[in-house]
Amino acid sequence: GAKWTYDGPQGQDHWSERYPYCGGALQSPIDFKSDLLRFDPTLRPIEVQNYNLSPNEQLTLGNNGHSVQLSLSPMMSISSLHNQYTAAQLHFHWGSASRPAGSEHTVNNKQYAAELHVVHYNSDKYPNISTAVDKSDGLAVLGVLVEVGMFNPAFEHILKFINGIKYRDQKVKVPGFNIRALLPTRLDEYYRYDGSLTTPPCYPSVLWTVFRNPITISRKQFLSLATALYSSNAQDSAPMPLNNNYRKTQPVDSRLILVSFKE
Ligand SMILES: NS(=O)(=O)c1c(F)c(F)c(S(=O)(=O)CCO)c(N[C@H]2CCCc3ccccc32)c1F
Ligand SMILES: [Zn+2]
Repeated sequence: GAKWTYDGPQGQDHWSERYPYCGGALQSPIDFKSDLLRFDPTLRPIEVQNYNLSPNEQLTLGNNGHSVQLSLSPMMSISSLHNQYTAAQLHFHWGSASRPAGSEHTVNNKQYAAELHVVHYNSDKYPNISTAVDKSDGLAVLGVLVEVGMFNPAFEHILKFINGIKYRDQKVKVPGFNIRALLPTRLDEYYRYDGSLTTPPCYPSVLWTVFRNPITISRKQFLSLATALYSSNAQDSAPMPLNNNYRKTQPVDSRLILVSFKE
């Protein structure tokens, strides 16, 4: 991947020097501040298709130096939006062992331990994610807030392989599992707004849906995620831990933040 980081000389305060959109409008993530929310009765429950992958399906789990990412089956999609959005990959953002606060979106400035993003592209209009990634109607990302609490069995389908991708550009094949189990129970309660990729090149191309209800993972599971990975590659003499890989919240400006739920 490119040479940007979350901190330091190539950190997020410098992204716009090399990636102009990062300093532009419609940036993500944002804070969901109560008095900016507007209930929209037309927001329908999110419906996903084919998220229950067979264990015979092989997925690629990788460390791309910025996150842990899992490739997804092109059979997976969101069917409840105006266009069909086909799944491409999922990845996480998290804090660190000493500070379990690494979500990108925040709720009244409360930052959760981590955040899961399931990235989809508009397959009605574009042949693949590379052509969709810089189009205003190109992407739809499902965001799930993650807090430390009960053990999460679904999360183990990823965590149990994490020591195979400790270093940048390492990849392993993992069996498919029910990706729906990584989402909260209720897909009818969510925040909705127009935003961007939260990493360079920060294209303003994302229809964001962030579910109201967090999922939980245990403290042990969180520590495993927060301490297992490095953003440097295996042969680097100075290993760089991969953590705090979240972008700070961005100005909402005149954007509407819609919610599918009351109170
Ligand atoms: N938070 S976020 O905005 O959802 C988000 C990330 F934070 C994130 F790290 C990634 S990345 O892992 O690809 C590393 C940097 O692009 C992505 N990739 C997306 C958009 C870029 C092109 C592409 C191509 C194939 C599959 C996924 C993607 C990303 F969308
Ligand atoms: Zn993300």
